[in-house]
Amino acid sequence: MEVQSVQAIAFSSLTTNTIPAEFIRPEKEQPALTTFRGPAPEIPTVDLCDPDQGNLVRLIANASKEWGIFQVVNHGIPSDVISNLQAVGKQFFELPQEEKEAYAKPCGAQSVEGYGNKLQKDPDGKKAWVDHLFHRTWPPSVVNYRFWPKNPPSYREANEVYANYVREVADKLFTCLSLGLGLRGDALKEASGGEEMEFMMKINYYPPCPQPDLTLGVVAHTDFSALTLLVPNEVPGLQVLKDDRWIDAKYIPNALIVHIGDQIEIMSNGKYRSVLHRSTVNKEKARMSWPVFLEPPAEFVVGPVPELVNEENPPKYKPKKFKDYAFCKLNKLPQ
Ligand SMILES: O=C(O)CCC(=O)C(=O)O
Ligand SMILES: [Fe+2]
Repeated sequence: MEVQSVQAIAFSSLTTNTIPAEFIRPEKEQPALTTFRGPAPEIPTVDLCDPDQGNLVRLIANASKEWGIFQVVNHGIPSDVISNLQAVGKQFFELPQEEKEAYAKPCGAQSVEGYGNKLQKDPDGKKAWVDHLFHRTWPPSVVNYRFWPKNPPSYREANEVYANYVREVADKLFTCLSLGLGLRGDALKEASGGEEMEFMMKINYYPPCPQPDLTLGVVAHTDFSALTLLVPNEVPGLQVLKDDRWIDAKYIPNALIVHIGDQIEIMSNGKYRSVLHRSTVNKEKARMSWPVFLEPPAEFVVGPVPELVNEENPPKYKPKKFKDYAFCKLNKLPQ
């Protein structure tokens, strides 16, 4: 299926040095007008090899309560595993358009998986400066290789190796997040679907943009996953809303960026907060990022963990199947 790509639009905008009007965000969203430039606190960084487990749990819990995001160093994923993942993703986006289109989201189907963007979907007619590729990477029963690029040939191996490491890091993070709420170590993983939890890989490709001050890559949102683990390339662009200010995430080579998603906010009955974030784009360089959304299976019911609910802490969220939550969010319906 033919995909109108932002990458192709970006290429033609090089001749005019301007972007099409649909990409110009309203002033209240434009990065040049809304990015906080004063001294700002930095997104917390945690060392996953901290020998003091209690300290690690506290740091992760505090970051998840106050920020909803943190960066992780010493996570155990070798740097060549990350650079391989990045190299094969970059090579895919550099293929000719027709080759990428072999992986386009099937027409009509409500498929998240595949190559595409949101150009047709935005109800306000505004467009975002980013293309993407989605495919599940775990568990094997939900993997559909039809959406995994065959070119470059090492794409599959690089992604499988990365997915295996993500499983280990995710387990550690879920344990720390559970302990940080005074729960059993496996509580939040089990409340997210346990071994059935699905890993949805997304590659964001933000082409160079002649007017980066006026547009956005991914517009402000919270992730509807349980947890998101993201690696960016070296081009900065991620911003988070903290105390009503949009602040830049610092690029730390090889760090993983962890977002608390909506499902953990719900399970924790609001103790951990899913974070509002967005991404800006760059004038000269393509920015890329590789978030993996850790999601409950579609039919799995997510609600506040019973141990966290009592008379003083009544439930703030209704239990809901993950697919119904996602449907309401995508269609902007009340939860
Ligand atoms: O590119 C980034 O850093 C953020 C991407 C993002 O938030 C998303 O795809 O959900
Ligand atoms: Fe996101």
